Amino acid sequence: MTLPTPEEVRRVACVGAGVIGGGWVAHFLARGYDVTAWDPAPDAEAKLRRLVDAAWPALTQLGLAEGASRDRLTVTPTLELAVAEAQFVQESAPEKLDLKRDLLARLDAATPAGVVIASSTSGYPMTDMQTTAADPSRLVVGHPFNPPYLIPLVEVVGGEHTEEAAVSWASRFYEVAGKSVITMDREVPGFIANRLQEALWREALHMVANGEATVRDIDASITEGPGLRWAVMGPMLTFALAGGEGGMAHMLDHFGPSLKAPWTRLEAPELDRELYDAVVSGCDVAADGRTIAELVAERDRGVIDVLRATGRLGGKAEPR
Ligand SMILES: NC(=O)C1=CN([C@@H]2O[C@H](COP(=O)(O)OP(=O)(O)OC[C@H]3O[C@@H](n4cnc5c(N)ncnc54)[C@H](O)[C@@H]3O)[C@@H](O)[C@H]2O)C=CC1
Ligand SMILES: C[N+](C)(C)CC(=O)CC(=O)[O-]
Repeated sequence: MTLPTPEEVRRVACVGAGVIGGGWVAHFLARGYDVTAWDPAPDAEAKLRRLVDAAWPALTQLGLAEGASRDRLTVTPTLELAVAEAQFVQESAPEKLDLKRDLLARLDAATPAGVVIASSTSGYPMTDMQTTAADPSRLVVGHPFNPPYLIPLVEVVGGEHTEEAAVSWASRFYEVAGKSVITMDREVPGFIANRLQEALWREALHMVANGEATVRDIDASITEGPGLRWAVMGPMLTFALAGGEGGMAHMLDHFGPSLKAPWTRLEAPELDRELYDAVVSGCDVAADGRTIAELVAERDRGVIDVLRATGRLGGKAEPR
């Protein structure tokens, strides 16, 4: 098989079809690709089709690529069939290191030579996952954000044994497929965005554990506060504006000394039963009777509104 350029890809395989794999399937279908999917769970196909159906109204609102159709999804009975003719593979299996190692080796054995295989891992360095694959040179991380059919960002990075060409091929492919890509030139656990999210998340858990804030307060503190700015400008430029006409330099002179104040506890809290229950029941209170499906629909509508309001959405998606 001759290897396609990123622009020539027509057939994508998604392996693991839960929240993220299913989200990738919906994204690639909406962009007009033929998608094959495999997942070992007995009820996987029904769940996947439900997820794609739930995402389709949002995707239709965003604008489907020419020829995009849910009929272009084939769920295969084996992993080998899913990847046999794939021109790109996205792995989204559970976040367990041994499982990822074995699965990536199996995918490498079954996928046509040279085809790039990306893992959705939330934080494992590819170097740790590519240890048992016969050809680790084509294995990359392509870390998405939930839901991959709406949140543009993908973080791309290779491992010690990944060829640079595979990393740049993957980055270009994701761009062609409508994603917004950050390509990292070195491995950092958690990549960029999850390191940032994790810092916030640890602090939030400490506050719940100590009874300093409710789950609801924490969510409102972001959605009614900094979250509104972050959709427009990241934390750096946002803070540069806190320095007025003096910009970031004045901001650092003025507020830099408070960085040493004990505002944060970056050690992870103990996720004991009490904290676990407080977070879970706090989320039930915050959901206020809304089901997960209702929350997903509400989130999707909101993200589309934000993308539209910030000029990141045109009318129809460009056909590939
Ligand atoms: N949930 C999230 O917000 C995000 C998750 N990720 C990453 O995406 C990956 C998948 O996570 P989720 O979709 O959340 O998990 P999930 O639990 O929703 O889905 C995992 C799917 O993998 C299937 N599976 C189990 N063993 C498998 C195997 N050996 N081979 C292939 N599939 C297998 C399961 O049946 C299930 O459908 C993980 O690496 C995770 O870190 C990345 C970004 C965000
Ligand atoms: C919770 N998470 C670590 C799996 C989140 C991600 O990896 C990215 C996201 O969607 O926020």
